[in-house]
Amino acid sequence: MSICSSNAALLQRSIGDILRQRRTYQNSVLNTLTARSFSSKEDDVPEDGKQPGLMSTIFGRMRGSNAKTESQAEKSVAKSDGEPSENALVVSSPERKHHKVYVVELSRKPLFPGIYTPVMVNKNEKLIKEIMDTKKQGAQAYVGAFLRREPKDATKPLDSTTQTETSASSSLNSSTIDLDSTVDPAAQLYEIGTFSQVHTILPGDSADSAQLLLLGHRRIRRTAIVSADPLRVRIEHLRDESYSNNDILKATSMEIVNTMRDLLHLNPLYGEQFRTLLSLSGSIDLQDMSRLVDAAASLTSADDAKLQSILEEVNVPDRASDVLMLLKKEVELCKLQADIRDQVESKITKDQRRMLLMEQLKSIKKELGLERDDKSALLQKFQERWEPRKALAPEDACRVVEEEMAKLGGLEPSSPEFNVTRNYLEWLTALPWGQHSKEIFDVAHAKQVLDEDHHGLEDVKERILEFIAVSRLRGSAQGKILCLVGPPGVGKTSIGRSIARTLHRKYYRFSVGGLYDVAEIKGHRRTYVGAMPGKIVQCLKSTGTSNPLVLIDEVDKLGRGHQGDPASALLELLDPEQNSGFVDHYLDVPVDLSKVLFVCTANTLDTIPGPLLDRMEIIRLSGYASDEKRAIARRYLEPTAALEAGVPSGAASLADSAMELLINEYCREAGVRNLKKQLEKVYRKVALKLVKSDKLEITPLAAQEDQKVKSEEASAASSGQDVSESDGALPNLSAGDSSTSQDGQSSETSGSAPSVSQEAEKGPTKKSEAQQKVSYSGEPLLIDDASLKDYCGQPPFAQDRIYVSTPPGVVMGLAWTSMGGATLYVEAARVHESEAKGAMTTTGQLGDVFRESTAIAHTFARRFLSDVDSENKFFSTAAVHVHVPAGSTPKDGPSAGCTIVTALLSLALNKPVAADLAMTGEVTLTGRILPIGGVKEKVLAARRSGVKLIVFPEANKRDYDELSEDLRRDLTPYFVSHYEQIFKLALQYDKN
Ligand SMILES: Nc1ncnc2c1ncn2[C@@H]1O[C@H](COP(=O)(O)OP(=O)(O)OP(=O)(O)O)[C@@H](O)[C@H]1O
Repeated sequence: MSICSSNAALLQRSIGDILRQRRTYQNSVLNTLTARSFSSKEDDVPEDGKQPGLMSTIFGRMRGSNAKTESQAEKSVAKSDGEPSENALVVSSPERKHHKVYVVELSRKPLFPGIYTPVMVNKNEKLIKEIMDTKKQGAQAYVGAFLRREPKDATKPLDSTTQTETSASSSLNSSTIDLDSTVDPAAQLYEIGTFSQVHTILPGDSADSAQLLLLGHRRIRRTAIVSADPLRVRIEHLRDESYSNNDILKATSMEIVNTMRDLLHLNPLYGEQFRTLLSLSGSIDLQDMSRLVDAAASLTSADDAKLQSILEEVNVPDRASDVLMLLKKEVELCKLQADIRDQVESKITKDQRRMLLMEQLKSIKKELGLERDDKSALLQKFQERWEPRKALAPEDACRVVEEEMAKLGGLEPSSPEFNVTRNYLEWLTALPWGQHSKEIFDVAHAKQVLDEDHHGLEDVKERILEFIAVSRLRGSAQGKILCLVGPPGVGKTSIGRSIARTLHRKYYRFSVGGLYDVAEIKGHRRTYVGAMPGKIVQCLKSTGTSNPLVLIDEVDKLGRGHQGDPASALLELLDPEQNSGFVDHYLDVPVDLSKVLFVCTANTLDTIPGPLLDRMEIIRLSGYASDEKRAIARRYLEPTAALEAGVPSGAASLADSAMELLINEYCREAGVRNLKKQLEKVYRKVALKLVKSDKLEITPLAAQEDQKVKSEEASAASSGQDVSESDGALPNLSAGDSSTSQDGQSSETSGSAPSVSQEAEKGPTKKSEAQQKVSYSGEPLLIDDASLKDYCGQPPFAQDRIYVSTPPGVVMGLAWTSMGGATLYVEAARVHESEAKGAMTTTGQLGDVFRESTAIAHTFARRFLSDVDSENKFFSTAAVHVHVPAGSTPKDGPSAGCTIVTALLSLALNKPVAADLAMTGEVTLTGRILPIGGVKEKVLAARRSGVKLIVFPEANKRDYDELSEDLRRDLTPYFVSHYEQIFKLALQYDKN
């Protein structure tokens, strides 16, 4: 048998007539209840403080007017048993008459006494027939409604009491089935159920199904099975245990009523349930605690097992407190539900309100003629933008723009294609087709600008002036790609910016270091979502001219992608032969880049692809000597650092000795970036000291003074000194820029983030100056060599000189890296008691070429030793180990050849090399010394390490002679063509 509860609709249908009869009255009751529940607390609690006033009144009214008490119901039994009445809702049934009942299975929720529930009976034709027959005879039909157990409890064996009763009853009735039998047809049902009256039976779709409307009467326990099909059981009627109506119980009942009222207030759905309950039950007697508790339990949504345990509870006070707990939980659940509902509703209302307002705004604007619809406004914007550009734009671009505008006109604004076309037109109409900034090829002006911006770099400046002179004669500066090569921090990027200033071109910088995606240069195809043009088209848009100076930084660190080769894309971009018709993937229209001046920067030429290098004009920048660093620091870096830290002029200064120490002990690298950082650090600390002292006076600028500064700034900006681009670039405040202002052109534009930060180097200070005036009345702070470490910490470990005097087997060499020149040591040691005689091991992250040089040096040293000292059998008897510190730095190149030979011979002869001697030069197997690169860098490195004697290949004499007098001062160079000369200098010094 399968029986299930149907939904509320079914319930309503089957009891519609009963509801109609009572609707009016219950509505008035509920209205009273709801009105009271919305009223203030004072209203709810009577003046004497006794809570139950309200509910007693309500239920009292209900009881008085409509409800039938149990005794009244009992009175109607006799009548109903014989003569059923339509209005007799609760029909009492004498217990003695009903010891056996047919079982109706409840699939969810037990049925509580006094409560109606609809039940669907399926596949149980016999049961339906029995009930129908009883009804037809005009008698009331009663059944036992038992809840089906959860599957896990279903197999629970009958408890011993039941079994005992069963065996006892079996003797009374021979037709009773013994529950000890292995098959128990009621095993899946709980033992305690409800004796119920079948109020209505509606036939179902088939003969074996029907809908029943059951009304619970009282609790029963099944004791034995009478028949299996239809299932009929013997029952005993359960009565509540007697209880005294004490204060606790009263309070509990009041709380139950209050909680029910809360539920009603929180969730209208409970109102509906409650209404149904009242409609069907007629009344809930507040004095009848058992009924009240059962009614309350039937309202909750607790799980079946919990409700069943309440049904099984015959102790009314215990049942009441359990039910109260369930009701409280229900209230919490309702509150949570209300919170969630509120959140969702408020969000929806907000969105709807916004949408509504937007729509209203749109229609108001339209009405007032302030805005036409999006599409026509957009088309007009493009048209206005394109009109002035049209005349100078190439034919292809004109055709494409017109086609795209026509296409846009026919597209739905909500379609994805609309946005693609719109973005495309945004780019096409924003490019500076054929618009140029006026160039100045004035050599005197260029020299002045270059000198203002940079100290020294004479040869570099000379090359730039030559370039400008040629451009002047040819009438244009195109056709050349300049490449500035040198160690970091020597001013390559800032020279690039100065060139833009001298030529009066707009400036755009982007870095290609680590770039591996061709799309960065050539753009994405328009078919991709979020497609963008490449960097160069972005540059044209942001500079607004077709002839900017584009600085391509870190061109030696160009990555290599798996999809396309960025170097080839860069070549196409830079090559003057090809770039007049450069086609960006996104634009798909040729763009003329022949007027763009490209300047690249690199630390080394080795990694620049050959074809690219071929098209570049290389300008080398070497590292700075101490004197140059000092001059740069004094003239540029120190004033800038003080200004940026907000230190008033004259409040602090760095003594010469401190500057010397800073340059020689803290900032030994080739460039001046680290020196700049250290000076900034010093002045930041100075700023802190000044602020801590009480000698500082900070006065905000007076309004008119402020105004004056602002107007000065404004005039400076209009004359090109202070350019702030719409793309977020910060203003550039390079000193002495006034000469670039003649035609009101701004000379610099920044388009990429790194350049923004560089532009910002000098920018913010002027603004902070404009807001307040800072004056210092104390003694000026003088930072000398003794106090320098308070500002910069201890000098970093001087790696260049790890030996004060070199032991036998150790020789100082000179190296050249992309970071500038450096001194390095070659160490050779005998491997103690080694079996491998004459072998050599090398360590120190040596590259292939370096390792080959050590092999050559070893072979040559063996032969040379036998020539100079035939008795010495060192190389044939001992294994040697050659190491080049520092072990973590990769080293390569052939120029350490002569240094390795000298280290091996020094070890073999057990004689240290002459003090203060450093050497560089490639050695061949026959001992010839070949030229090397980076002479200037190596000389600088030797000077930094305090070396006095340098050995250079003869072929490098020319390079050395070209060095400035300052660099060569205090150095003794030896130019050698064969190793023998080095041997004499390094190891036979006492013979001279
Ligand atoms: N000769 C110089 N005169 C004045 N300032 C200089 C000079 N050389 C470098 N500087 C300053 O040093 C700082 C670092 O220079 P820059 O950024 O141009 O170095 P870079 O050679 O481009 O380095 P990288 O290779 O790391 O990009 C800048 O503030 C620059 O103004």
